[in-house]
Amino acid sequence: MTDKPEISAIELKQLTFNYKASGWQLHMPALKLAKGQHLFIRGASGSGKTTLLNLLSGIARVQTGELYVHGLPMHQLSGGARDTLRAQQIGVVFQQLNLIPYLSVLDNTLLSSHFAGQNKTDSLARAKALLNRLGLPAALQQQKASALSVGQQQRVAIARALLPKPALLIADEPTSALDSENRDAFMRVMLAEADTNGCTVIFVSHDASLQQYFKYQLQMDQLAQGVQPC
Ligand SMILES: Nc1ncnc2c1ncn2[C@@H]1O[C@H](COP(=O)(O)OP(=O)(O)OP(=O)(O)O)[C@@H](O)[C@H]1O
Repeated sequence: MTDKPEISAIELKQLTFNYKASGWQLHMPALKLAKGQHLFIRGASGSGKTTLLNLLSGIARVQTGELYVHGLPMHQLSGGARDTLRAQQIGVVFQQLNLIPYLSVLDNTLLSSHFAGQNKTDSLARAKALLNRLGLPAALQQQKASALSVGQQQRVAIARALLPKPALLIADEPTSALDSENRDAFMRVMLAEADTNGCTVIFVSHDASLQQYFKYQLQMDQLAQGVQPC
């Protein structure tokens, strides 16, 4: 009996995306990432990091080429199907943190497990514990998101992304407002949670000092040449 080949977490082929308004184009010939790998992507401002993450998370639609996330053809899915896939399997932290300002820290965190259709009692206990580990104790968990510093909001955003135990975590400059102590705690909690749950991580930043946390590292210009994480 032959084993079935393992499905990659991410596989893309000749991916392109063109902004009509500016004419800027992303072209990525190939990228293959195994399940559970943690990849750090570095690139200058304007090199296309956010555009790539928007494609990988299904927020933007692939224009030409192929993109598979856990074997699912993102390039063929409707916007609604990509939204469902994101809610159920992909945790995202973008530069605009998209917290709901009038909801508490805890309720903001719980939104992701609600949209993933998960059990509320389990999610509540896990959310409290995750927030604690990220340095947001019980008293802060009851505060409205609008009352938090940007660094505190970044930690809520990663707790929200991790809570449903996504298969894939996508993070765009998620530590930009953190001091070094909170940044280290953030990286440790994020990567430990990802390892526990077998979650693949794609983490984008200008900050070269964060590379030390990742076994796999690539620059945007290497990705544009088809260099593979290995
Ligand atoms: N909505 C848009 N319309 C037209 N051009 C855009 C749009 N968004 C981004 N671009 C262009 O696409 C290129 C890549 O942008 P992108 O935001 O992906 O870069 P980035 O590497 O994430 O930058 P930063 O590190 O500054 O966030 C830039 O040159 C930018 O001008």
